[in-house]
Amino acid sequence: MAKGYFVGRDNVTRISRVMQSSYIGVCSLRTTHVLDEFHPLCDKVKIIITNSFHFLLCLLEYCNMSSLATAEICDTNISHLSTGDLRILHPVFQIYGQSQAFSGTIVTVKVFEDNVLVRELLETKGEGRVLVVDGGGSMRCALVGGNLVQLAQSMGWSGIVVNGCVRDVDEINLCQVGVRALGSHPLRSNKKGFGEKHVGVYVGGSFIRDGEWLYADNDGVIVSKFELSI
Ligand SMILES: O=C([O-])CC(=O)C(=O)O
Ligand SMILES: [Mg+2]
Repeated sequence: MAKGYFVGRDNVTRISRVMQSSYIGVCSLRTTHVLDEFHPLCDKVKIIITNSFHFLLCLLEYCNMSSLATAEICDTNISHLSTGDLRILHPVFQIYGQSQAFSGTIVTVKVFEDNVLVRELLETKGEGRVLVVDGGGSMRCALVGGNLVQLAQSMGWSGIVVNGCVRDVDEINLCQVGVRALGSHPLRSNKKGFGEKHVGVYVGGSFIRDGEWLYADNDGVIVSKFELSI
């Protein structure tokens, strides 16, 4: 699915960004006048017209995106990047799963070649949160597979970021959960239950705390000390 981009009633300036990409534009009825500007792009940009009351619903339903684009977050939060309140993870992650853009409060788990604690956390209600699994960057087995991602989906997790590998990639890619991992590996992990939940982890070159916020899309992954608003 193409990456979505919202053009709201007060966001006409964002049209230029839409024109430079293959994003989907979502217009509220109050912005139908901007359709003229979209017209030459119609084969490239899908336009969904809705009233302003329902635009957010349509945004999520049709565009399958988080409410904030990571590029936009960076452009508008330079000062927070310099203080470290906002951190951009190194671009080391592969993208899996249907949900190409996702965000949520972070739950952390630190393991090494053992995914018992990962399952334990995914068995709890996700409530739109994102599980960050620090697997120490191991390239020797998979910490998450199709069953665990299906579990995450049914429990309401919005995403899983793995500093390590996944497997059952074809199954994961059918799930409506955003998944990021260093790569894929066919071997399953140990099942001894070693590791720590809710501890600070070092993933993608950044220190990440349980309870911080994560925003991911096709451009990258950002962690914020605070929830970012539209
Ligand atoms: O069982 C595992 O260790 C990982 C896996 O394959 C799955 O979640 O489907
Ligand atoms: Mg499996």
